[in-house]
Amino acid sequence: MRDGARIAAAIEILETLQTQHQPVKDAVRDWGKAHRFAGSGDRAWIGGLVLDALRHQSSTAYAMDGDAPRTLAIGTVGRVWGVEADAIDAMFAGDDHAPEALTDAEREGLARDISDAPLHIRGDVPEWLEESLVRAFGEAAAEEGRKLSSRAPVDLRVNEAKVDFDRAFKEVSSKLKAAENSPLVRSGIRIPQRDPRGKSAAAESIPAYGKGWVEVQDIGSQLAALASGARAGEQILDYCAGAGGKTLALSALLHNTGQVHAWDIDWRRLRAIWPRLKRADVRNVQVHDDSEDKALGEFVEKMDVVFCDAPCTGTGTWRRRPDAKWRLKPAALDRRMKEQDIVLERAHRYVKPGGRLVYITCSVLPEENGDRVNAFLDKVEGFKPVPVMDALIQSGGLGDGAEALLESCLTEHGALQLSPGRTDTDGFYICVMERVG
Ligand SMILES: C[S@@+](CC[C@H](N)C(=O)[O-])C[C@H]1O[C@@H](n2cnc3c(N)ncnc32)[C@H](O)[C@@H]1O
Repeated sequence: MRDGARIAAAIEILETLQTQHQPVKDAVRDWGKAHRFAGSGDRAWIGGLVLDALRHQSSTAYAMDGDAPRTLAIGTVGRVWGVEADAIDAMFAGDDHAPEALTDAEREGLARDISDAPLHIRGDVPEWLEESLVRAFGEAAAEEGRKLSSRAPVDLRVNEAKVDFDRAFKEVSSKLKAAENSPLVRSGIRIPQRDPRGKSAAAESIPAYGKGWVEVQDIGSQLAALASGARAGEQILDYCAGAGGKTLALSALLHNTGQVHAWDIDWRRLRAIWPRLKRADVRNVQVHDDSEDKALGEFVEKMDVVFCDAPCTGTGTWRRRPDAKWRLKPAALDRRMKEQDIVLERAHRYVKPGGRLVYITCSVLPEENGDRVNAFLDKVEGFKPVPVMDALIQSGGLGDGAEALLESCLTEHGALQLSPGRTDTDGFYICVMERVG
């Protein structure tokens, strides 16, 4: 396909998304199925444009004075991808499948300066969340919004229970040439964000992944596991285990000693954990797919670590799920906050005296983070926040550049708020509390 026809395809998919409220990945996949002539390179290009158009929807619509699918697609190619207006018209010329030539209004929109636009427009964030982002990031709020609107890299965690880092890195970089060491965690490999107009293999297709040497896991998520301070021989409860991403990381920290107990209120989510445990060759995880009292009753005050990767709005992962950014509504934030309170109120009971309660979200909203920790500390006695940095340093798993980078993430109670702007990771919040009573 020529580029003009690819832009026309992206416009078609954006039209579908505006009328059918479908997840963006499904809409791109369905378009591909209905247009078999499009190759994998075409689909990556088209899907990349659709995702970038959603990431920058608000600023593009403001500059272009409209949010019609054509306006958004053209605005993204010009303003985000940096293609000049004449070059866009050249893509359209002489191709029956391409959109019509640019109008004068579109050319003006492509050149418009929006540096004096309101913060939520410049930062491409929902207007109702502007205040929360300012609370979280102060003067850097618009910049963090822009970073949350950029493409995300792919991060890998080397499964050091199975292979040493250097061997895994050599094999990964032989297939994914751009692979680099993470400055934040020793076991992390980064594949920098890729331009959808270029070609590159998916991390899941390389042999090292099939052999269980590496897992796809954001560096922020790897830091959260390290912050648990998990040590060989310990008993850990992963209370919101979901599909088991953090369970695997915690298990690797124990080097197949001790025990990670994986539980989730929604046992269907736990199903995805089984093939992952097998691939990673993990022998110290017990999956508990029963009601809480039956599954966890015997663990009250017995756990060295209770890890709560709480349900959240996922605002910290907007780079990967730009459609979720615009779908999020205040009622959903309220629901998540209530769930977070419930998780902390129930999960803390399993921590043994001297043990640690770790509270994690992949959100950048203070309402889901420090506010929930404060609500918990006000209600439940016997827990004292401890500096996350101490646990991370003691873990021995930090990369050479980590301490300097993480300094900017420090927030109330020695917790950390990571973000694309601060650490070039997803926006994880990590708080550790010790049971002192
Ligand atoms: C952020 S996800 C967990 C992701 C997972 N830890 C991973 O790394 O793949 C949050 C999980 O919390 C679970 N959850 C929601 N409410 C809960 C509750 N009251 N108790 C326990 N788990 C809960 C959800 O079912 C969901 O799987």
